[in-house]
Amino acid sequence: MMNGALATESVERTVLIVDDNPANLGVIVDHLEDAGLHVSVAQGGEEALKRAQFIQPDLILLDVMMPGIDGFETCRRLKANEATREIPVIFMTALDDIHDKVAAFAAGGVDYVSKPFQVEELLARVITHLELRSARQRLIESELRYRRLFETASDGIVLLDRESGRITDVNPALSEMINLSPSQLLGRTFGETEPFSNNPSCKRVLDELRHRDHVWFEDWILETGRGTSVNVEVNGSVYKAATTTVIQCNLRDITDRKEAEARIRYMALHDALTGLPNRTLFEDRLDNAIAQARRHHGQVAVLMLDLDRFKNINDSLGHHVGDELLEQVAARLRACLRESDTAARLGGDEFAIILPEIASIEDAEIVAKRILEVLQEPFHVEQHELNIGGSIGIARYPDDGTDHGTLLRAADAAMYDAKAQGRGMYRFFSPELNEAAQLRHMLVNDVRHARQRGEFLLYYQPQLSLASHQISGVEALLRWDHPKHGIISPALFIPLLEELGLMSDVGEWVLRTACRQNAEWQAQGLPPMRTAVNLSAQQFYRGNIVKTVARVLEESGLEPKWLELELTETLTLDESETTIEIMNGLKNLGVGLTLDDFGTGWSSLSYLRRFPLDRIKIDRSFMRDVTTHENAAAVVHSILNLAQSLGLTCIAEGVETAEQLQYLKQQLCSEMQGFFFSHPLPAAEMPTLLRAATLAGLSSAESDGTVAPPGAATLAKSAMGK
Ligand SMILES: Nc1nc2c(ncn2[C@@H]2O[C@H](COP(=O)(O)O[C@H]3[C@@H](O)[C@H](n4cnc5c(=O)[nH]c(N)nc54)O[C@@H]3COP(=O)(O)O)[C@@H](O)[C@H]2O)c(=O)[nH]1
Repeated sequence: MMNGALATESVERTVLIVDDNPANLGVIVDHLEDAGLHVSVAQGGEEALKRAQFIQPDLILLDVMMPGIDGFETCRRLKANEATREIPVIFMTALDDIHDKVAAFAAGGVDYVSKPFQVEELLARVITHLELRSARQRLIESELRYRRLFETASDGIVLLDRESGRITDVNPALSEMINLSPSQLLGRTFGETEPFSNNPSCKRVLDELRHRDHVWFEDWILETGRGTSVNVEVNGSVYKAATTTVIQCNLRDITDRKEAEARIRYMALHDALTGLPNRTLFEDRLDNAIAQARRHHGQVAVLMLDLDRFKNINDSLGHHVGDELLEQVAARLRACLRESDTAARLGGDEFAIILPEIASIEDAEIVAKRILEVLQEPFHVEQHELNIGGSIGIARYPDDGTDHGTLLRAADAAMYDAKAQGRGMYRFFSPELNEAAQLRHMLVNDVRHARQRGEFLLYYQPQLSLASHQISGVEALLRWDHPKHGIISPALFIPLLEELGLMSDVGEWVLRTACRQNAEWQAQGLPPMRTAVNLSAQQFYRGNIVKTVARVLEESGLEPKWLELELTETLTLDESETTIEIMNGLKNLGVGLTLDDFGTGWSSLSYLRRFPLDRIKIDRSFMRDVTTHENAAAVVHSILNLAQSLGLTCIAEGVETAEQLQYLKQQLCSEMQGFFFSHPLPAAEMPTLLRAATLAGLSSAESDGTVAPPGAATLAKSAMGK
């Protein structure tokens, strides 16, 4: 160092020498430059002030005795000026008076050297003060850097003196977080300052930091002073400062993260559409309810609800309507239940309900009835008035199961039983239903592969003209020849195919097979007649049914006039342009359109005028009572009148007795279909019947007064002369 090297600096340092004596200047300049310093000179106080302001030296060597303003005054003015205040000044003085030395410090000097001076001493002092200045500058920079970090940190930071527990500093983020200015916080303890005083965790942090260096808490909730609160993650640490031990608490606002976590948790446990608990949460709540009931020897009821007609609405009006409908159903369910009950959506249109505190079986019955009642009320979605309904299965803990899986399966089996009984019913589980449930489960698995395995076949049921007494057509009816269970009714498996989304595919197979069969019978020389094919809602609305029908007709070579499509009334509940467009497309192909199951629907009759129909089929439920109940007879009469006024023909299905037939003839109904003439028959049996059966058989049955139906087999046999 004495040899002129600055120990810590590689940057060139500038020293301003102020002396009116050029000889002095020369000597000092040489030595300082030899020491690697950059030197600038001024020969008087005024000049020194200007140069110092301009060049900003790192140190000033200032002579005391100068003409004009002396060194003391020069120093005072340097210190008075903001731009030069921090520059260290070393006085060079020939004076050896103690008063002058004191005056030098009083004027703001950091040191002095006495003339004549030792070069080594001068250099040592210069370099020491240059290094001190560097160190001070580094300190200031460091302080600024850390202050800036403190001031701009997004975490709130509060510093406390560990000894007194008093707040010594807070950053703006903390002030902002709790809406208090630093002056409202500094000097106070946590206990004296809301919101810290309201939070027991704050005291815990301080207590723990008495014997640990670091603590972390995630669950602070701080009031913001604006009527809201924030979730805070706290990192507390302790460090020793020069004279005190400091506690630093960094407070991170994790409200958004907590909300996101809560949202994710909510989404994992709730159905996104309806906001109801999902299966996971439902099962958890059911487990709890069971545990509770076990402790108190109580009972729990589980209700499984499936909506009637929902799939048709979804298929015909679109998913947005279906979704809105499900939301409204969920709202009605909530309104029916107590706070302690749980309604959940398990998927599709399947809802489940826990009644955790039932006193008796009647309680469950009351709730089931209430739910069915509220579901009977029409729903309004967009411009549609929708009538659905529900089927409910009820299972009870402990009678029907002691775990959630068994209870759900039992309620499910009971629900299918309710469905099988008709719409809008509830049923309790009984052990016999287990078998049915197992069968259903097996059917669901098997029906997926039934078409590929060639297990589907068509039966045909004749339709007769009541005027000509001739077979006017046949209805193609799907059957499933199950390898183990034999022929299975479509009423059992078509809903499964619809649930699995397979009905369009199977329906197309039905259409193709029926058209080919009809063309083949005609090719065999049998009298031409219509084949009626049922179209499901899925088939009607998914894919392009018009194109499919056109392709099938072309492939089979069947003239369109021999194909009749039966649309169920539940399918055509929608009067939308799409429905009418599809119907017109089908009509333009030249095929006939029949409205099936007429009278069982609920929508307005106005669509009858708008839809391009040829025929309506009176539902068999009316035929059953037509000769015994006046109301049923009145309905059939009205339907026939309505059809006539609209120029539509009518076919009555489900004709089982001669009386029913007689009534239809009196009422001038055009056609009939029913067991009275023939059950549905396999395709192979049809040619014989078609050749032989006419209404001659029927006429004989009527004229001899017998009410026993001759049946297709009898007719066929008599026609064949057997
Ligand atoms: N989308 C499709 N639906 C189809 C298809 N094949 C049948 N179905 C529908 O399944 C339901 C049950 O049909 P099924 O068991 O075949 O019953 C039909 C007849 O057997 C029955 N019927 C006929 N005459 C009588 C009678 O005198 N009494 C009596 N109790 N039942 C009788 O009616 C059913 C025909 O009904 P419909 O179609 O309404 O004319 C049924 O809804 C079928 O529509 C298919 O390929 N696709």
